[in-house]
Order: sequence, then structure tokens, then C-alpha cells
Amino acid sequence: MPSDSVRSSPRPIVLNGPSGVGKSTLIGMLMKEFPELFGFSVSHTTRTPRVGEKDGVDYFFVSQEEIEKYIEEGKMLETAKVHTNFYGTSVMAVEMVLESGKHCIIDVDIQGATTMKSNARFMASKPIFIFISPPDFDELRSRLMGRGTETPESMAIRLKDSLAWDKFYRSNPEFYDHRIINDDLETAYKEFRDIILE
Ligand SMILES: Nc1ncnc2c1ncn2[C@@H]1O[C@H](COP(=O)(O)OP(=O)(O)OP(=O)(O)O)[C@@H](O)[C@H]1O
Repeated sequence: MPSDSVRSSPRPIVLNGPSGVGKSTLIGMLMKEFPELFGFSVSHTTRTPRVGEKDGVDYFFVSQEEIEKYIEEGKMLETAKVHTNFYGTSVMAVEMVLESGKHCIIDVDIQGATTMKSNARFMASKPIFIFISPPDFDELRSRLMGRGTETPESMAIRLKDSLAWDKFYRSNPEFYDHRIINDDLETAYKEFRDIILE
């Protein structure tokens, strides 16, 4: 049974691709079909907890000194500074998901994916790197418009970033184990599902 083989060897699944290509949509479909087989890592943050947030559940709440130390020690797979706070994914948080017997889905940017590749401890967990492409640029733009979440400014940033993703993929196709072109959603989902359950 595919679900048994998934359980016996949980792996990180790194999803890359431009904003609006359908990463969240594909992850949502997978979580709906196999809710118990997939998990997400808990991020670290230096921001203060909001009411009701629990350490180790919503985030690992850490100080700036701690997160800087983790970065130096190679314990963080990716970090981003949003306004004055750091956010990031640690190797340990991914390992906690794998140890619970679940695949760990990670959706990161180019810099994050590159850092992951250079982290020997993370690579030892045999991550699957998947690149999701749009059928073309116009379709990507119309999906982002259709989602109705973007201001003209954020739209321009996402479309500019999509060119950087395209360039990155073209220059490094071997960086990825698989590439899926998300044209027809059902076809793309089937491909995605087959890769992960293989
Ligand atoms: N194959 C498809 N055909 C048509 N529309 C699609 C397809 N896949 C996704 N969409 C739609 O495109 C929009 C963008 O998809 P989604 O939000 O999943 O992208 P994303 O890659 O997760 O973006 P972000 O990185 O910004 O979170 C959504 O409105 C979604 O319903």
C-alpha cells in the first residue's frame, strides 16, 4: 500500500515555484486526501507571543541572540527578517515532524532552498525537491489577479520574482528531483501525489 510505504520513510518535501503557481492549492489537496500523512514544521520567531499562542506549538519563541547563534551553528534552514523580527525553519523542527512518522512539507524561496541543499544534516533526511511551473507567464498573472489577494504593488513584486524563479530553474534544472507544470489542476495533482507516494 502506498500509504504504508509513506509512513515507513517520512521525508521532507521542498516545494518551490513562483507566487500564484498553485503550491498552496496542491498542498491543500494533498492534506485533504491524506490528512494524517503530512505535517508542517513549527517555525522559530523572535516576535513576542500573542495571547493564546503556545511555545513549541504555534512557534518556537526565541530571542534574537538565540536565533543568531542557531544560524551560525547551521541549525536554521532558512530565515527571513520581517520588519524587526526574525522568522525561520530549523533542522530540528523538520526532524520533529519526520520523527512523528509524517512527511514534512516545506514551501520556501530560492535562498531558503539553496541553504537547505547545503545543509548536510538536512540532506541526510533525503528531501524531495519539486519545482512547480506555470503553463506561461500570462496564466500566472491571471491566477494572481483571480486570487484577489494582491495590491498593484505586491502583484508587481510577485511577477518580478516569478522571472527570477524562471531564471533560477532554467540555470539549475538539476537542483530539482521533479518539475510539475501546473496547467490542468487535476493532472498536476496526480503527478504531485504520485511523486510523493512512489
Ligand atoms: N491548475 C490551475 N488552474 C487554474 N487555477 C489554479 C490552478 N492551480 C491553482 N490555481 C489558482 O491560482 C491561484 C493561486 O494559487 P495558490 O494560492 O495555490 O498559489 P501559491 O503558489 O501557493 O502562491 P503563494 O506562493 O503566493 O502562496 C488560486 O486562486 C488557485 O485557486
